[in-house]
Amino acid sequence: MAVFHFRGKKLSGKLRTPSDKSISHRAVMLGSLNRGKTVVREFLRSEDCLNTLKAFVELGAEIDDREDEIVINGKGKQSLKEPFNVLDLGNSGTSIRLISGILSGQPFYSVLTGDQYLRKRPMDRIAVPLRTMGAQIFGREGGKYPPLTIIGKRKLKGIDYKSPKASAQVKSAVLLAGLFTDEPVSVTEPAKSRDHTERMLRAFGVDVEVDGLTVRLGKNRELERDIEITVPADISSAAFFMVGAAVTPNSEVVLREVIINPTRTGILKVFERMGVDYEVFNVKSSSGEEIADIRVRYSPNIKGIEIGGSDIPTLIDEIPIISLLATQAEGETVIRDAEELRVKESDRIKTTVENLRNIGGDAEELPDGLIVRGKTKLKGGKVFSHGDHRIAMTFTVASLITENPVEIDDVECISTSYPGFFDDLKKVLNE
Ligand SMILES: O=C(O)C1=C[C@@H](OP(=O)(O)O)[C@@H](O)[C@H](O)C1
Ligand SMILES: C=C(OP(=O)(O)O)C(=O)O
Repeated sequence: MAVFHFRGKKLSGKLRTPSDKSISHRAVMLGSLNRGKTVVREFLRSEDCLNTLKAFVELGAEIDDREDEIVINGKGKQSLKEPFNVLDLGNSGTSIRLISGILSGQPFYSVLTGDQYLRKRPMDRIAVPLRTMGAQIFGREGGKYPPLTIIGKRKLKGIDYKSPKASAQVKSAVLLAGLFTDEPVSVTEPAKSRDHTERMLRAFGVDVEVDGLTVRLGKNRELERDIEITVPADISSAAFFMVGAAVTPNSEVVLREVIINPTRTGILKVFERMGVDYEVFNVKSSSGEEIADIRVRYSPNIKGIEIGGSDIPTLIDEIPIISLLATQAEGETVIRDAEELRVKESDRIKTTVENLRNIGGDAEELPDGLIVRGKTKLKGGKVFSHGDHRIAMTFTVASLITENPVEIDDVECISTSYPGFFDDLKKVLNE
């Protein structure tokens, strides 16, 4: 258990929050399929990404971890070997789902598992299209839950997959499996999810066409480049300090080198509409992604808004911290079309609402989202993170404005995505 109470302090200063989790995973995965040298700088050393790294070492990729950079001497997409052991992906949905796509194209047997939370997350969303492409995938409860067993094939079948969900993990699993066939492969989603896989595949030389909500693999499906990737700061991690500054009197923070890919910046649109005082500057391009510095100042006069539709995938991981922001907005904030939150590390609709109420917030569950009514003076109290890093960070930030301390049962889960969270908090927490 951890107890926090930062009321009376402000957030000020500059931070380079940790590197992007989605891009770090993909850099190791694609680097391991590459025929060429991949150098990854600013790799995120969080538990999730280290689990991806370990899995590819287990799969025989030649990975030299030099602390300041990771060098992968890739031998091509057919060079992976049957793993001697079960691949344990810990807490990481991105790892297990994207790796399943890659293993579908490997002619060997592998078993993938994870922690108690990952083993409850649905895998049929990827197993269904990957089986259509020719992979054999087994799992608990009729093939739905990990541990998963995958027996892949060197040559898969093509697919034109109409994904029922706007999920980058589903889209990426199919595209990665699509590297192991010459037949047509496309994925169409109901709304655009993060597009890091498409961008990075292109950077490695693969032909990828994007036509509205459809992504199609073209003729060349070989990764054959010597490449250097510098991973930008993760907006999903920066978001905790952005909102922390917006709700705490006298605060002003600058988050540096944050990814501003439009499939990730829904939170900035929310800031705009709520009236948060923020600014995006120093826009640059880095390894095929745009990055920028983001300044956020204390914003006492924000208002509630409705959030839904195609904006949801662009801010999906930020909904717990946006809900905290909404407690300080005048009027109602209604979040809809976010039923995906129910199958994240925790049921984030339930755990966000339950914990907001525990600290004195006015929040209500909807089947596909939540309603938060503001503006409330938060009291503080007991919070249960349910092993969910984003819930633990959201309610640590809440303690900047609660009257009494916030007690959180488990904050160790934060190392899933942000191992240096408390050190960074110390850096910008000032009198
Ligand atoms: O592809 C990715 O890197 C991710 C996609 C999202 O999940 P879904 O694809 O399940 O929506 C997101 O919530 C997760 O944190 C990372
Ligand atoms: C949902 C998340 O990650 P994953 O699906 O990779 O576990 C997250 O980081 O909030």
